[in-house]
Amino acid sequence: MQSVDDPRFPACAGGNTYDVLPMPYQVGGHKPKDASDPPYMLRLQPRVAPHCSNPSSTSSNDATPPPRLLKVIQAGDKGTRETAFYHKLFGQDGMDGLKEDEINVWRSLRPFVPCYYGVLTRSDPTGNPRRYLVLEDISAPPNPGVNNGLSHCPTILDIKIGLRTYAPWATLQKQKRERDKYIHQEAVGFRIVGMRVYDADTKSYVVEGKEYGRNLRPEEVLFALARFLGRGRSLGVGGHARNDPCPGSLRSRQAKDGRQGGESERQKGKGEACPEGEGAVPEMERGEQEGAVRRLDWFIARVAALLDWFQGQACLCFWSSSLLFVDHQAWDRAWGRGPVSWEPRGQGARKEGAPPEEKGALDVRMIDFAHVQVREGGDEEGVEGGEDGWEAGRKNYAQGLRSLLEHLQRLRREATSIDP
Ligand SMILES: Nc1ncnc2c1ncn2[C@@H]1O[C@H](COP(=O)(O)OP(=O)(O)OP(=O)(O)O)[C@@H](O)[C@H]1O
Ligand SMILES: O=P(O)(O)O[C@@H]1[C@H](O)[C@H](O)[C@@H](OP(=O)(O)O)[C@H](OP(=O)(O)O)[C@H]1O
Repeated sequence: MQSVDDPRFPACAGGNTYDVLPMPYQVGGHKPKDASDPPYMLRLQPRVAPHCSNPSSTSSNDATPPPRLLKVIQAGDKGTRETAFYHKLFGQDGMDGLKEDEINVWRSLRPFVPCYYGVLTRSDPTGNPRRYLVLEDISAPPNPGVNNGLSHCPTILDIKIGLRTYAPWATLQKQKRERDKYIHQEAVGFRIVGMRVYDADTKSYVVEGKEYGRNLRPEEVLFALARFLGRGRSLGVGGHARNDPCPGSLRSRQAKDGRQGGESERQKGKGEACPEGEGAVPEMERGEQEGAVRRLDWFIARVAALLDWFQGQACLCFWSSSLLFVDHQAWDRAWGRGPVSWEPRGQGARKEGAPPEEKGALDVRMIDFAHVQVREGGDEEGVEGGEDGWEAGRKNYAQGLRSLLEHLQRLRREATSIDP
């Protein structure tokens, strides 16, 4: 059984034009507990269908529709809340009853959130129906079909925002579970829940799971962000490049705690990945550093724009929501070089040296809305979690986002003050 409940889902009439595949790049979030547990995330990969037009394509020679992400709708209130949020944000009729200024608030949030294409129901291996949100897959190659010769190898970072990561309506047990996850959550204001960094030297990924972020001390967070911005190479900032090549790793922690070094778990996705050997995060060369600073500028501008949007509205609050950062790198197979930024080809308007955003090489979006708090109809109506919860939510998200912005800005200052 496979059906799409929403007519806006971009399928061609008269046939199934997508294959359902494992999601290649899931860095955070729920994962199957064992082989019998069906996947939470899947990729809907289009079959090449020249007669099928791509609604988001800007290029006439790009006939391949982009892949979509299927995210399972979680049981109970979390799934209902997230589905209702996406439906309202992207639904044609979802904004009925909102005032004009509220509609504007919702609409201006859209560029910060993956597009939503409806709900898809499909059978799990035991024949039971499972419902999925169909979302824009922001880790998929932008403009597929025009990049022959480039292998797409995105670097991805998932950051959970907030001084605390539980909603006002969370049970006491849930509050404790969340508080125990990261003792520095309130001080830092966010935590890294996963990271996937493409390593140009080995042409493979270094994967950091949730334990990595939970082990970072506040003074180590900058270095962890620099690993993402530097594509696995050190920007030479944060004071850890030489004496601690991989803060947050099991080995690093054990060394600090005076214990024996542990086994490195590179690429097992267990959160302890760290290249072998001291100084294993190589420092950047000058040209590479300029690219990293340009990427940093782009991300800083986007996070600042999101903070502006958040502070300029009073309709929505986000608990335990993430920002997903993507750096769309590629490996040029023909020339054997990389990583290079993903550049949509065959588009005459693209200039050499244009900033990365013009090339669609970078992305950052909000994800995970299982604990979104919505206020409708102005001040006179109540809000779930109560007034105190609402006020706490505004502070929680804004301060978390501001702290992330300040970390990125500090990274930029430090990166540009280094002697060549
Ligand atoms: N729109 C998207 N495009 C690409 N990848 C995505 C998208 N949404 C989610 N992902 C991937 O899936 C991971 C988990 O996403 P998400 O946080 O939404 O899941 P979750 O199971 O609800 O998380 P949690 O366990 O924190 O509640 C992300 O880290 C990212 O790798
Ligand atoms: O980081 P982990 O260990 O994977 O933990 C999960 C993750 O933090 C989820 O964000 C959380 O769901 P929500 O915050 O969305 O509730 C879930 O909570 P749960 O155990 O209450 O389901 C955790 O199990």
